[in-house]
Amino acid sequence: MVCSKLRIGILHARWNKTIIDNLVKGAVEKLKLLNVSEENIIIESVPGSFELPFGTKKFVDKYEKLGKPLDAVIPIGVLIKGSTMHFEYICDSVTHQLMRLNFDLGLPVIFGVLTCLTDEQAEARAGLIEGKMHNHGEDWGAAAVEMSVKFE
Ligand SMILES: O=Nc1c(NC[C@H](O)[C@H](O)[C@H](O)CO)[nH]c(=O)[nH]c1=O
Repeated sequence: MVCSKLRIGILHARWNKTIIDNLVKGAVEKLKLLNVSEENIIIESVPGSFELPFGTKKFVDKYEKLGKPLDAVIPIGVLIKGSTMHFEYICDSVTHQLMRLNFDLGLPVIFGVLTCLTDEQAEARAGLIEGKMHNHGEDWGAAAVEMSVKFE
């Protein structure tokens, strides 16, 4: 399939907005660089990362019903460790459920969740710290395109 015909969904959580916004920006820019049309990049949001698995299923089903099926979806979230075990439980459950959705939905569900111990780790992985790491959103955009067309 030609990349310009691909329809890619991005579903992002709204916690840690500054970091999220840069990750989404990185994913969108990479998708456009790979010739995905801007009108075929569909962006919606959910409250937090815990809502990403169920939100992803509802998101995919919605566009299926609209007759505009997605070719891949990139759930994006930023989880940062606090002083309780809340972080560990959400990271573990969200990761497993997003992995499962690849098989349940039969389309690429890219793992776009940062699970970081500090704000700085997350900022670096969103390309927000000069000279430190790169914007991981770009990697997720590239993975979404590759997995959409691979094995066709
Ligand atoms: O607590 N920290 C975080 C968080 N908590 C909210 C959770 O995902 C969910 O939205 C609520 O529990 C309501 O279900 N959500 C994040 O995306 N990142 C965090 O770092």
